[in-house]
Amino acid sequence: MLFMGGLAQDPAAMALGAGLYHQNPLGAGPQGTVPNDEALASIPGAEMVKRLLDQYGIDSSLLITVGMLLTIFNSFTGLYSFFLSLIYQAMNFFAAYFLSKAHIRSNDESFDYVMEYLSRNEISTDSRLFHVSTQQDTIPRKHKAMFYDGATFKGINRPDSEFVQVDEYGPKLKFIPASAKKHYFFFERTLFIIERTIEHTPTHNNNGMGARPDDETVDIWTVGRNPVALRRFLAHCRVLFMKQQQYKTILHTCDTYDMRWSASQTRPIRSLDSVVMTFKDKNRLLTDIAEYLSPKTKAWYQEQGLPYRRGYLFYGLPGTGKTSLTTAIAGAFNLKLFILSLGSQNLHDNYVQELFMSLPPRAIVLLEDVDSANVDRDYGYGMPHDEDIDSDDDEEVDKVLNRGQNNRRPSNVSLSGLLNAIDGVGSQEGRVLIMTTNRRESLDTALIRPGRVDMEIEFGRANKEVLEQIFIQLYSGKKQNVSSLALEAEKKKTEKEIAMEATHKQEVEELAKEFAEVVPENTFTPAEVQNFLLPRKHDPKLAVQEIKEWLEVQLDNLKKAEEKEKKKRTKFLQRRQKWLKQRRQMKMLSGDDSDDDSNGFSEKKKKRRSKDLSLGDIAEEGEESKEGDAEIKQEETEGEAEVKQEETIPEIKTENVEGDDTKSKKSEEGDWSDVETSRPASRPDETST
Ligand SMILES: Nc1ncnc2c1ncn2[C@@H]1O[C@H](COP(=O)(O)OP(=O)(O)OP(=O)(O)O)[C@@H](O)[C@H]1O
Repeated sequence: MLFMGGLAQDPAAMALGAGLYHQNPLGAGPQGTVPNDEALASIPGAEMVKRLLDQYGIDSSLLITVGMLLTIFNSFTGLYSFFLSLIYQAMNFFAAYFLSKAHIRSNDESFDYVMEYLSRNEISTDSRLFHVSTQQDTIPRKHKAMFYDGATFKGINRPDSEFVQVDEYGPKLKFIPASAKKHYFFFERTLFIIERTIEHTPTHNNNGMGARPDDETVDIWTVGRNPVALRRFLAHCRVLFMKQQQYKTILHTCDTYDMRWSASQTRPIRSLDSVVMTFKDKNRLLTDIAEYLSPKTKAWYQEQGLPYRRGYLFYGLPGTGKTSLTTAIAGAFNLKLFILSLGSQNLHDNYVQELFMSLPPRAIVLLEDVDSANVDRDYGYGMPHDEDIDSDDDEEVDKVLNRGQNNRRPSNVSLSGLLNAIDGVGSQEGRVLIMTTNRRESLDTALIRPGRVDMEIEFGRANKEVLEQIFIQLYSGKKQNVSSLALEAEKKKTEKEIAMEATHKQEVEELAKEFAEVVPENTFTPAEVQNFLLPRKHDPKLAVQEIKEWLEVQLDNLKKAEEKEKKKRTKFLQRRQKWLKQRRQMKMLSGDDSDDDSNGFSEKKKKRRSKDLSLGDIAEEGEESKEGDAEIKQEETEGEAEVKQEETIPEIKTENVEGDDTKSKKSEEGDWSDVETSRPASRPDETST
C-alpha cells in the first residue's frame, strides 16, 4: 500500500515500473530484471525513446534503470510524506487531547503581557531566530508620585523597577522571538511552546482612510489537559507587565483604520508637581477626582441609581497646561488615558459612540478641542450670523471675531452624536471625562451642562504665584522622576553637600520672587515663560538678568498684536453696519414697511435666549426685547456715524454691495454660499439640536 502510495505520485513512473515487471514478477530488483521488449511496447512512448537511444548508441536498458530508480525514489518520498502527515495528525490529536492552548490577538492587552515576558526572558536569547529592537518605550525609574491619602496629596516613593532597560549608553537591545516559528521554553519546570503569527491585512479600510498595521497573534501551548500551568504563566506575564507599567502612563488613541482604541504610546508618569497652577484650583480638582474614584463613592452612586460618571472641562489659552494636567492625573491615579480629538475628519457619530462603549471601567477620556468639532453653532469663519449681528454686547462681538481665528474644518461629529456617546445608555460607567477647549464661549450649553461637566477649570496666563512656581520648579533641582542611581547618590550626600543644597534652594526662591515681580501678571502663558527659561535652565541668575530684555521684545509684540486686533474689530463693526443698512434698504425697495429689522432681531433674540429660560422668563423677555429693539435702532444710527468717522481705516470689500438685490435677497433667505466668507450653505443654528 505504501509503495503504491509512492507510485501514485508519478503516473509515468508507475506505468513504467508496473509495465516492466508485469511479465517478470519474480524479478526481485533492478539487478535481477531482464528488459522485456513486449513490456516496453506496452508503455506509450517508450518504444520511441528506445529507438532514439539506439540511434545515439545508448543502451536502452538505461531507460529501465532510470525508471526503476525513479520508482524507488518516489516510493521513498511517498513514504516520507505519509509519515509526515501521520506525525502531523498525531500531533494534532496530541494537541487536541493532551495540550492546553491560549490564543491571543494583538488588539488585546494580554498580547502586550506576553510580549513583555518574551522581550526580557531566556527564551529570546536562546532562540536562533529573533527580532532585535532598540525601541525604548519605557525608562523605568524610581518614581515619586502623588497619592491622595484622604486628606492631602503625599509623595510616595515607588519601588525600583526590577528590569532596568537602559545603561549609561542609552537603551539596551531587546530580543523578541521571531514570528512564524515555534519557540520552546520552560516556565516553572513546565514546557511551553509559543508561536507568533503575523496576519497581513489590506492597506485600506472601508473608508479608504489610513493604513492598518498588521495584526498579530500569539499561540501558547503547554503539556497537559489541565490549563492551570498556562493560566499561571499568563498571570505571571500580567504581573510583569503591570509592574513595568506602574511607572508609565499608557496613552490610547483612536486607530484611524478601524476606529478602535489602540495603546499607541507609553510615557514616564508626569508628576502632578510638574504642572504649575494655582494651588486652589489644583486642590479642588484633585480632591474631587479622588473622591469620585473612591470605592465608597461608586457604591453610593449605585445605591442612588445614578450613572457613575464624572466630567470636567478644562478651558483656556493654548499652552496653559490642560493636556499636561490630564496626563499627570492619569499617572497619579493610575488610570489609562484615552485621547480623542474631535477635529479628526475620519470620526463620525457612530464611531464616537462605539469608542465610548468600548472604554474600560476605570479610565480617563480626554476629548481634545471640543470646539473644533461640529458641535458648536458657529462654523462660519468670521462672518457674523444675523442673530449675532444685532448684538450690542462686547463679548458677543469678541465671540464672532474669534471664529475667524479657528480656520479648522469642522469635524463630522454632531452635537447629538457626541452627547449620546458621553451619556447614552451604552456609555461606560466609571470613566472620567475631561474635555479641553480654547474657546469655551463657543460651546453649546447642552454639552457643558451639569451632569456632563461637573467642574470647570480655567487655565489662564501665569499670575505671580504661577510665575514663581515655574521658576522654582525648573531651578530647584527637584527631580520628578528619580532614578535609583540618583537616589543612591542622594543617600551618600555629605553634610556639606546638604547644606549647600539648602542654600541653593533659598537662593532660587529669592530669585523666583524677583522674577515674578518683574514679569507682568496674566500676560504670558506658562508655556511662554517656560520657553524663556529653558535655554537658561542652568543659570537662574542669568534668567533674572535677561528677563527685562526679553520682556521688551515680547511686550512690543503684544502691543502690535493688540493693535491688529483692534483694527479687526473696527472692520467687523463696519461690516456689521453695512449689512444692516443694506437690509433696511432692501426692505424699503420691496415696499415692506413693517419694522422687520427689530421684529426679526427680537424673535431671534428670544429664540436664542429661550434655550436657557423657562416659558415664564420668555414672556418677561418679550417686554425686554421691545426695549432692546429700540436700543438696537439707536445703535444702528450711532454705528453708521461711527463708520463715517473711521475714515482712516480702508473700506472692506463686501460682495453684498448696495443695490445688488440678488445677493442681499440671498442673504435674507439664508443662502450664504457666495457671501464673502466660507460660511456653509446650511445655517448652523438650523442643524444644531
Ligand atoms: N501650567 C503648566 N505647568 C507646567 N508646564 C506647562 C504648563 N502649561 C504649559 N506647560 C508646558 O507647555 C507645553 C504645552 O502644554 P499643554 O500641551 O499642556 O498645553 P495645553 O493647554 O493643553 O495646550 P493646547 O490647548 O494647545 O492643547 C508643555 O510642554 C507643558 O510642559
